[in-house]
Amino acid sequence: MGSGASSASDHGDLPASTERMFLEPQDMEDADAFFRGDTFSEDEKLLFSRIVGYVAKTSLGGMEYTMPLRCLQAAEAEASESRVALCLHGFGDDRCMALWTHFWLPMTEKGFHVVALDLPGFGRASGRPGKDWSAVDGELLLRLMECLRMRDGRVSVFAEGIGACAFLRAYAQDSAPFAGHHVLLNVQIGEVPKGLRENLESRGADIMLCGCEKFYPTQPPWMLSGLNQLSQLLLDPSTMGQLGTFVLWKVKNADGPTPIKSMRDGTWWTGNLEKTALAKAGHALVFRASADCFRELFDYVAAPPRKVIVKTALQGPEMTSIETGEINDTFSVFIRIRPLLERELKAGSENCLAVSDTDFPRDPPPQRIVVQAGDANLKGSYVFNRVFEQSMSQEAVFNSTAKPFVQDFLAGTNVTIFAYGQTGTGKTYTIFGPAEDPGIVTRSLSDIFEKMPAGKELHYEYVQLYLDDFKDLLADASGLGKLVEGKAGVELLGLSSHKATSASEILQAVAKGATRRATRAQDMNEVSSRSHAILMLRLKEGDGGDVFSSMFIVDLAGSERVARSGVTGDGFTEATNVNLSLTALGRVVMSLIEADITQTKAFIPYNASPLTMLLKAGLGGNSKTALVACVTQAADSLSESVSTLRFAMQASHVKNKVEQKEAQDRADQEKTKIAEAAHELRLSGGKGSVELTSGSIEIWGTWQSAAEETVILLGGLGSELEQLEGLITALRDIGRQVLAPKLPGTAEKHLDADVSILLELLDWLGLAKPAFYGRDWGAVRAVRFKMAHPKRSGNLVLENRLNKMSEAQYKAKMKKDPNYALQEYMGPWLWFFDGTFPKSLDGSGIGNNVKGFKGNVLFLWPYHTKGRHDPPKRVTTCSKVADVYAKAVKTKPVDSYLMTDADIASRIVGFAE
Ligand SMILES: Nc1ncnc2c1ncn2[C@@H]1O[C@H](COP(=O)(O)OP(=O)(O)OP(=O)(O)O)[C@@H](O)[C@H]1O
Repeated sequence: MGSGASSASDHGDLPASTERMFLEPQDMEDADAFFRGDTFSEDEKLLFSRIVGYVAKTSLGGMEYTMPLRCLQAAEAEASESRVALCLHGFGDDRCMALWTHFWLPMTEKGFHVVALDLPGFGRASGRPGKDWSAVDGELLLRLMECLRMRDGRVSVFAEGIGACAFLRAYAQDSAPFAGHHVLLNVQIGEVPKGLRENLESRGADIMLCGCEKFYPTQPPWMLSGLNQLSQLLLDPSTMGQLGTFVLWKVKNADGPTPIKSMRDGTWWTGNLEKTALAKAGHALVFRASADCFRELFDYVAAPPRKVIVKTALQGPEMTSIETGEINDTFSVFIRIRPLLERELKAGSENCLAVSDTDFPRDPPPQRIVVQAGDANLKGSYVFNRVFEQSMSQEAVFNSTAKPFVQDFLAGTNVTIFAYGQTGTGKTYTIFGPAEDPGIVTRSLSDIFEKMPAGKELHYEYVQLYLDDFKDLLADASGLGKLVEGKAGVELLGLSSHKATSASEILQAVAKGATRRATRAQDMNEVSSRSHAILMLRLKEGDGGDVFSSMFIVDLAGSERVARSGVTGDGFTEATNVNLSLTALGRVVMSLIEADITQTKAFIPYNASPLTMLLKAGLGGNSKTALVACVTQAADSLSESVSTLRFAMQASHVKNKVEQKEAQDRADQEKTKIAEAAHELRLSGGKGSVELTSGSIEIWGTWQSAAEETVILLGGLGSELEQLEGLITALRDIGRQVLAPKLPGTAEKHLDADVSILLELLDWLGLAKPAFYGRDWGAVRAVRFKMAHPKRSGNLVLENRLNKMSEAQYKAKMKKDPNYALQEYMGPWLWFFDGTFPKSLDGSGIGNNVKGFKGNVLFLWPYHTKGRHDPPKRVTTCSKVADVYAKAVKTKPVDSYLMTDADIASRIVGFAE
């Protein structure tokens, strides 16, 4: 805390004054008092010695406001210039700006300036809470940011309670100063401010909404209603997961068992009352977070903003893929309209969906569904493979959707069929149906048993996903292990698998299993499935041999508007959870579309939810997929029906990569042959060596077996493995097997020898096709290897690390060598141009070295000018040079200037998928 006053002039260019707000330096508290209770580590105390204090003054609406402010310059000031962590607290005079103090150290380590503001009404700025500040708090925040010159998308917010409301109100007014990701905790808002959604959409921003288990039940109804509004806005499945996510955790030492299993546990993040002089009352609520929590929050906040794909983030494509003229045989989308129920007829619901055939030259022709609504926002028309009107029978639905898939399944192709839609729209009816008029499952099973080829067996598994927990619906025991990717697609360890001799045997088991499924009566459906249910059929070679193909039939839980369906308590948690998993589904769909539109290998967030992990093959993977989206004709459900139609429209653009059985078998055989020749690698403390014919190779990393997905890291010519240590650790931390060999080459002429050694190393290890990361000259090695042995190299991540530097480092380089500026960006990358500098920056003149290069490349390049980070989208010499080099390997560059090793590790993993 330092001794005595700090003045604005001590503090470089941070504080400033404007006409609307003035900053005055403030005497800081006495250090001993601040550390009373000794809850801070030595590192934190050292950091706090750099705190400077101000009082921000302004007048608004005839009132004078005086707000204490604390600022902390980031430890690595040069890296921090573009980012600010703005900490805001909730109300109560025992909870002022001390709240986030334990976050300040990791914030500065991540390169953020920390600014903590004591807004009026919350803590000691006002003395007492109670007054309604909602008319001014947003404006006060905006004035502060203007005063601190935070006007260009730099500010990430960490806010609690009413502080979060101030942020939401400020953001709804003017989102320009704010960055793309924000963390809000236990928001206490009565009404979601107008403009919030539009601003989030147009800026491609999102919010991580956090809450602790016991917070919600204790809030007054008006606040719960505001919170519902907010969570629905952020988690509305029709927004395809683009606006936010929700994290709930269990309060530590809470009494009694909790019905909620899906949450992070109580040590993930805690809030304790601690003594500190920063609070008026001498004690304050202070947050502490586990290492996992810190990592999760900072990975999220520090990630680049989401790309706004087309027009606005949420719109994505505005037509289904069929309407754009594409034939997408790997992902078919069907709509089923359910007849009006008695409840709806009584309520006088009208028919508002009209269906007609199109003249598209396909047999049967795709159909158009038209939404007839008074509200212009809901009006629209969409073309899908088929639209089943309410009069269509179960048989007709089966014949168009699942029947062709049964053929594919029996011929060795993986297939996925899933029903999606608002709660009560007929998903369970479509998938299972009543005994007297059965649905897709019964009809598929009859077909399968009728046509099953000789020598094959059918095995089945039935699993429920409820609140992120899997449950075996065919066994009493619980405790299922993690999801793994086997030959047959995704498998769940510990799940009971049963050999079937007849369709009726499976149906009986499934009926029994259905009684174990989590359901709840609510206003929209008397027996609502609150869980996702997945029936997995596996066709195997005789006598329990290998899996030939898999068929997943999925009855998703319904999305719901909590306010409408009238759920509270656990029901609210369930609904939030269901919506969260469906938004994760949407996010995967949008990422797949983005990757397709931009022709890049974008990170696909499959691991955001167990649901998307389980359905990975069906969404962009090795499976043919049919989505049956269920809607109702009822006018009072129109906005939900439109959400479902829009989801279906987006999903129609997903392209799966269905592998032909023979090709897949050949690849598997090849892989097995390589694996059989493997040696055992022993690493001690993450280090070891391998004896190859060419000599001994030093190797660092982690190793379990050749069956694990592996990333090979390649450093530069003669560089030491220490330089890759950060990335090795970051990859290890996210559970990826990683190996960094020290190749002996010290000059370009050794390139081919290094490539041969690498191939021998992969053979020795039994690695068939690992992913590669190459840094600087290591990138050249990776490209050369990929060109020489395309079948032995997975995707490539190439990074220019050599030119990543701060302003100070740049100046130092220039001082040492005044010609440095001219040599920038040359180095190893010139190899792409056969060693000469590119003659122009239009991408022509690519050399023989990379001619004919094929493969997926993620190209990381630090965008800066003289060590200062370039603003996004600005065209600079740096960005032009990056474009040229990236073009040589047929991709577009990605700005890596602000990326940490953890960021790069998660990019590598996403890209390796
Ligand atoms: N095509 C249909 N014909 C006749 N009745 C139907 C049809 N589709 C659904 N229903 C009836 O509508 C009600 C709701 O259907 P269902 O339980 O299948 O909805 P759901 O989408 O699975 O709901 P949830 O997501 O809440 O589980 C049930 O009473 C069901 O019998």
